[in-house]
Amino acid sequence: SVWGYDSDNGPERWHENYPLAKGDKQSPIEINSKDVQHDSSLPAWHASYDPGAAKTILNNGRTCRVVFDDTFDRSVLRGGPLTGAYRLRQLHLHWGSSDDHGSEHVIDGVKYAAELHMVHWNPKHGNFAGALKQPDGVAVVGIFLKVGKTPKPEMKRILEEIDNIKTKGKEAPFQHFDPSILFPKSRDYWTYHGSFTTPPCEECITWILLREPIEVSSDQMAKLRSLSKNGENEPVNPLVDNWRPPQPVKGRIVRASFK
Ligand SMILES: NS(=O)(=O)c1nccs1
Ligand SMILES: [Zn+2]
Repeated sequence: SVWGYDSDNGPERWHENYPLAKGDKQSPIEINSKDVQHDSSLPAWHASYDPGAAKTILNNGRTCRVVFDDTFDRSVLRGGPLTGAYRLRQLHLHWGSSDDHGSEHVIDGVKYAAELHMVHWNPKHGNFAGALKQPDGVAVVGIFLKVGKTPKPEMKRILEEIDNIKTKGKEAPFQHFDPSILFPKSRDYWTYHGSFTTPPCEECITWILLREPIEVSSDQMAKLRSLSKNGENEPVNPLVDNWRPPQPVKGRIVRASFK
């Protein structure tokens, strides 16, 4: 059966059809501050996104994804650990069945309610498919979502669309959206080399994980959990717990831009 997050097709079995899943540079990982190397030479990262590049929002049965026009250098990420400008292609989220878990990366034992990924690719490799085969092919900015009392209003725009994409395969226009409004105040980040957290789990990603989580309300998390894995007119199967657990670090170095 197609891969997913259930007991019969979940992360423990992905390697049966996707051998890369057992590689030695897999993501996510657990980050322990005591093992992190502060690198004072790490530059700041910069995103310059064109709100006009946002196109659609869709439920693909595994996550809620916003897709951007990446046919030219319209919305790009540069700096930080990256060389050159990486094009924004899509953003999506991973979340739990309750507020106490849901993120993929775990920070000093802390699991956040959700984790938002902004996926960019290196145009020097021609196209996204080509970039997947390169160690410097893809850059993902990860933002942690923490349940709190002062929810970030910028998440509202995405959550307002949920009602239009309740079931698998549903898509709706999603335009005039600049995802940089989702960034927290601090630019502090961790970076390490890893993989896609979903099959085929290619090891082509420079991860840039923001230290400061953004806040969402418990109601906003409930909204996200109202998405369904199933298609219209199929038995309801809630889209929750679409996260891969931490994978072996295997000696990799995680660098921090901050002390
Ligand atoms: N969760 S992730 O950002 O590693 C990703 N998987 C597939 C496309 S982007
Ligand atoms: Zn992801």
